[in-house]
Amino acid sequence: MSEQRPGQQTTRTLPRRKRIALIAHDGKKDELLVWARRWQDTLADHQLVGTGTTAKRVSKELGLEVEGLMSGPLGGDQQIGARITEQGLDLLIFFWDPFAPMPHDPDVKALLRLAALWNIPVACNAASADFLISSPYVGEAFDIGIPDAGGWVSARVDN
Ligand SMILES: O=C(CO)COP(=O)(O)O
Repeated sequence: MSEQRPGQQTTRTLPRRKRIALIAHDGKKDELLVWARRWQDTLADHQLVGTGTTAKRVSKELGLEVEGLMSGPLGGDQQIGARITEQGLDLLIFFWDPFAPMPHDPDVKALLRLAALWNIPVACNAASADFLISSPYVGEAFDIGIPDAGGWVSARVDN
């Protein structure tokens, strides 16, 4: 039996103006707001998207334009995951709460799995988000390796 993982990689170029997802669980929202305020000028140069409540708070309290998707418990994490799968997201800032089990934990796990699979840069707390957003690569086009989806399907059809 062939190994159940993509055997080939291809390249995707992250654009200069990044599509950045901002997500925080309730216990981490204030922390994300403090972080986003610190990096407000940098974030304003990029295209922001977020789960419903996080997006609304960031746009209301910081005046940044943020596309709001569904709230996380209503499917927002899965929408962000779909953007990743469609190569429509470039960075993920997700302050998930290590102290709070959620009814939608499977969605959170699914989102983090897709981010790992598609090689999306992810930050899960303020320190990692500082490192990520201050990278010189944030402001320029950058090539990442991703699974070759076409090759994966062909291999499964031809074998
Ligand atoms: O639950 C979330 C992520 O798992 C976040 O959703 P909200 O931004 O709507 O609170």
